[in-house]
Amino acid sequence: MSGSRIVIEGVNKVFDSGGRDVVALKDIDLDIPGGQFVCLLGPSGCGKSTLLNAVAGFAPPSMGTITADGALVTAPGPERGMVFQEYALFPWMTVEQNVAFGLEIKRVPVDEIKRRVGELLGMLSLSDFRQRYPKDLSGGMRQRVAIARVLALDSPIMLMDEPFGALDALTRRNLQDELLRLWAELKKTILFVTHSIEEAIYLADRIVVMTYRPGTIKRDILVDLPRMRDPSAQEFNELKRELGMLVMEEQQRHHSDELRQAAVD
Ligand SMILES: Nc1ncnc2c1ncn2[C@@H]1O[C@H](COP(=O)(O)OP(=O)(O)OP(=O)(O)O)[C@@H](O)[C@H]1O
Repeated sequence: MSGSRIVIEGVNKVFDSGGRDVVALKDIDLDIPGGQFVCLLGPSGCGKSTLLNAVAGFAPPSMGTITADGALVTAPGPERGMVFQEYALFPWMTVEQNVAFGLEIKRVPVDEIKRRVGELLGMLSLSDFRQRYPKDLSGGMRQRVAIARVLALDSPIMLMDEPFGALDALTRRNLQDELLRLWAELKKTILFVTHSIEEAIYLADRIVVMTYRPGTIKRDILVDLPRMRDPSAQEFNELKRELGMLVMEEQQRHHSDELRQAAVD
């Protein structure tokens, strides 16, 4: 199934942090067409995960609405698959069983499950590892399994929360390339959280830079560079500099806020 449109309107999220209100998201409006690859970029604490979790339906906004292809998001649903940074695999299941799990829950016929799991394992170069358990896989392999598991459900939306953050640089690049290949083929809508500027430019059609407390949209940039992108190219580096400045401003606000808070405590 190809990508759904996501519409976020007037979204606010306020947390109660020890009797103090923390405005994690304020007045977020975002219209993401079906099939677009969007990166949410910003330093720690600017509300990226809060926004992603709201779209996933894990933590509804305090105000505002989110729709996926016109349907109001009120809870998690199979049309919005999530890939986390920590590899959320079932440790007692093999690779094959982990990928098949969602299909079994949906009561897909056994032959069909076999066919789809086989195809996905092939697509993600996991065929030789099908009988292994997560503990016997590298971090990169586990993340491939997590991606295969979401793809198995054929969700039109993939939500990814720093999925490659814990990987070494080479594995990270391999998985980024793999994800771009799958996205080009399957045309899912992807909402991808990262605090890596280079990762955002390498992957996204569109980069949404967020501000730190309250989390608002600071800049919404279309990345008009042909793929596969070359991080050493001039345009890539110009954009990297521009984004670096935007993110740095927010990082400094985060830092000052931490110092202020430490003085109060
Ligand atoms: N359950 C919660 N209770 C109180 N405050 C929270 C809660 N969850 C998040 N926050 C606060 O909301 C703000 C946004 O947090 P969020 O985790 O969304 O940021 P982030 O940009 O994803 O950061 P990171 O990259 O560190 O995950 C932060 O200031 C955080 O302290």
